[in-house]
Amino acid sequence: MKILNEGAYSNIALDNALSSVNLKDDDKALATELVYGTLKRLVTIDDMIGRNSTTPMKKIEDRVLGILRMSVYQLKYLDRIPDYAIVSDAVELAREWNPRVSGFVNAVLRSISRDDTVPRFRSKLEKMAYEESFPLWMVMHFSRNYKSRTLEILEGLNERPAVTYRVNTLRITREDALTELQKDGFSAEPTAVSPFGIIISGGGSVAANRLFSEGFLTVQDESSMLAAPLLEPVEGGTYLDLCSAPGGKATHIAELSGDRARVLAYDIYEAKIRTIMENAARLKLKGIEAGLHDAGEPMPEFFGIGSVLLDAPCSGLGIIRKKPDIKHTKTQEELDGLPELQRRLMDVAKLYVKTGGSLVYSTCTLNPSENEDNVRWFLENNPDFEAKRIQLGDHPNLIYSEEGFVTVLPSGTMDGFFLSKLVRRTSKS
Ligand SMILES: C[S@@+](CC[C@H](N)C(=O)[O-])C[C@H]1O[C@@H](n2cnc3c(N)ncnc32)[C@H](O)[C@@H]1O
Repeated sequence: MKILNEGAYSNIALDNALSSVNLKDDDKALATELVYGTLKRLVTIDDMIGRNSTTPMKKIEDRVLGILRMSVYQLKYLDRIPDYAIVSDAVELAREWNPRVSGFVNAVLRSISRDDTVPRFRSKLEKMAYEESFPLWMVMHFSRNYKSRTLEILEGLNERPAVTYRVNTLRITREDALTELQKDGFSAEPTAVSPFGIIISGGGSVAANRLFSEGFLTVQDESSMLAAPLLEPVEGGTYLDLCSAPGGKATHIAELSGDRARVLAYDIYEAKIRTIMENAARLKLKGIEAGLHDAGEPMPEFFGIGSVLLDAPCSGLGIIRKKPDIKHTKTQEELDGLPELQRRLMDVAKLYVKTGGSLVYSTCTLNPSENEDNVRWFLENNPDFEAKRIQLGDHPNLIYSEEGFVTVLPSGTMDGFFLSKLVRRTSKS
């Protein structure tokens, strides 16, 4: 309820709720599955409730609706608990809340458990929205912009994300990290596109493993591991990461420079600065200077000083696998408002780039207005910058634009992501 009605972030609301009760690990895992699964399939679930309830959805009390939604998720998408037990638990929960609604909950859930009908669809996109459980406007957005790859995107965003770690190559090679993890009983394999990633698919808690606690590994999505190498960090260089919390890419820049570069890592939220410092400390990196700063405000003392990563605030449509609430909290209007902010940040970011230096612009969204259109606008208005072709090899998730920008489609180990590299020309180029 907090996530859908009060705009709380799913991961934070769930962590808070789970830490306030005493549950066994298995029960915590089930609670997590129920919350994320229900958020992921909510469009379809609500359609089913709407068709099987005599009370209009808008008139169902929030708490009762919450019980119905989670129960329908279990009835239609999980097979570990028999239907009668799901219905009886829901009725009991509803009765504890308000005895007068238990009959209603019973009737709706029994009707849904018997109901295998699907609604009539007026278009292919409506069918996709129902089957993949996305708001119709979002399916139309993907279809308009990514054409024949729409279904692949929707399916990718519904996948359970793999758990990936970046190897701190200052401390250990990927091969040695893999060998050690396998020795410790983990199922671990290398990521396909990034040369720094490891996928761990089983074997217990990595957080409790020496490799993690001693700073050999960082939790990071494989797509995010592709940004820092584009800056080609070197010893003695200066790099600004303007939107850097929690520091995933800033720490990568430091590692790639052999921790011999100056990495200025800023964010607009005070509390997040601490997270950057904690991550840098765990990885034993000394070159990171984290600070509070609004990327929209120029810092003249750093003009022309080095290279810049602008991992911009964005609509986040690429990370729906990890934050399914984005399906329900974002609106087309919100997407439309973001390019203005992102362009303002790009206009400031360019000021720090030295001749021959780079501006890497990235987002974790699938929206050309926040991605390619922004970068094309920037190039048109800044003839002293040129696009540098990004080459990450062939992989079905990667789409290269004519200019060499990269869109990563979501699936498996990769969030939906966008990467571009802009270089400030030298006078000869
Ligand atoms: C996509 S996240 C960055 C992730 C980070 N680069 C990493 O790899 O760990 C975007 C960040 O931008 C920050 N942010 C949003 N608006 C900002 C602004 N005007 N100035 C600086 N940071 C901002 C947010 O707090 C958020 O931490």
